[in-house]
Amino acid sequence: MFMKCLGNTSSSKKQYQTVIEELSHQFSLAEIRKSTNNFDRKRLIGRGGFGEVYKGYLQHYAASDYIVAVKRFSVEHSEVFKNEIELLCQLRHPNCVSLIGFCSHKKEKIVVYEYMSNESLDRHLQRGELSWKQRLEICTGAARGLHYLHAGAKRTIIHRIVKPRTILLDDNMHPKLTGFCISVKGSRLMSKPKPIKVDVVAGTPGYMARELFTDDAITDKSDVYSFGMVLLEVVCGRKYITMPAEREFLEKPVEEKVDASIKGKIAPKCWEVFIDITKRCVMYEPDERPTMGEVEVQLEYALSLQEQADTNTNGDYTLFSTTVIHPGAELIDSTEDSDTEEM
Ligand SMILES: Nc1ncnc2c1ncn2[C@@H]1O[C@H](COP(=O)(O)OP(=O)(O)OP(=O)(O)O)[C@@H](O)[C@H]1O
Repeated sequence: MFMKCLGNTSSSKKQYQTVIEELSHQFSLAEIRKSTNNFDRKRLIGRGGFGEVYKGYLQHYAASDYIVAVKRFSVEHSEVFKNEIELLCQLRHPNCVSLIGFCSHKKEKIVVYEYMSNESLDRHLQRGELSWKQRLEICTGAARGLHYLHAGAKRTIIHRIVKPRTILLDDNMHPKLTGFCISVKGSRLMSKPKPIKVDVVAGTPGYMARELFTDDAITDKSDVYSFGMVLLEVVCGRKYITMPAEREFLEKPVEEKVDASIKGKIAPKCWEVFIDITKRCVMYEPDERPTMGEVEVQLEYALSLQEQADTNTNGDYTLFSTTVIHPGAELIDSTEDSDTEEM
């Protein structure tokens, strides 16, 4: 479909080209080079599985420069480049990173996104610098973005690499989902999203639902599982399932594994709602997991309970240790043995 949009031989190709051009801007390589000072290493802000990301400065008519993120895909990943633009140019949501444009010049495949100045969620978790309320707000926003992908666009979109690293934070610490390179689009939206056939197992070990290793079709519920793993990481301040799995860690109640920097800050009523929805997200059976719509609502509710509790106390709370979340041994074994590509 994307190839059609870049081609210029038939009238239908020309028509599609117009649609894509209306939805996103095509930059010349010269413009991209200028914006990144010719891919200056000092402008490099990150490196992912598909290429390098640079900070770029673009001019907007007479106004001063504005900052963008410029992802330069490595040559072997031009297929995922097409996929990412095709999806992103049709998405509009405050919790999904915006596409500014793209550049396709011979072997150079480049995507230009809005710049997210506050890095990814995983970096903040590693530094233990987010309050509990900030963590809840970020999770609620990310849930909204994922709900939109599953049920708010014309077709269901399954993200496939939901993890703290693909949740970026803007100037105001508002979260936006990124990393749509291997996302898939399903049929037109129905009351229940239909499974989407995929050719390869893909994702990041530690966040992948067990059915991804056995089924050739995926559903929104595998993203829900990954989101549940994100919720656990947000509470514990570390990856919940590591490779190899630390069974001793998994067998301890979650309440005993709460990140030291937020210990005593979680109101019991908020926790009850939060941990209940988290447990349901990581259920073994996909059908038993909630939709992202439910997750969003429950996280909003948990946040309101936390705010109510904080107005009445000085914020020194105790949680009782009762919740053991130990995703099935089969799941851990299958992810340990798999040769899944890490994204
Ligand atoms: N829009 C953006 N604004 C600011 N920084 C960004 C943006 N997009 C990506 N980055 C930075 O570049 C890094 C690499 O991003 P990229 O999307 O290539 O891979 P990733 O999602 O981190 O990992 P992977 O591709 O392996 O799943 C990110 O971790 C982030 O620090």
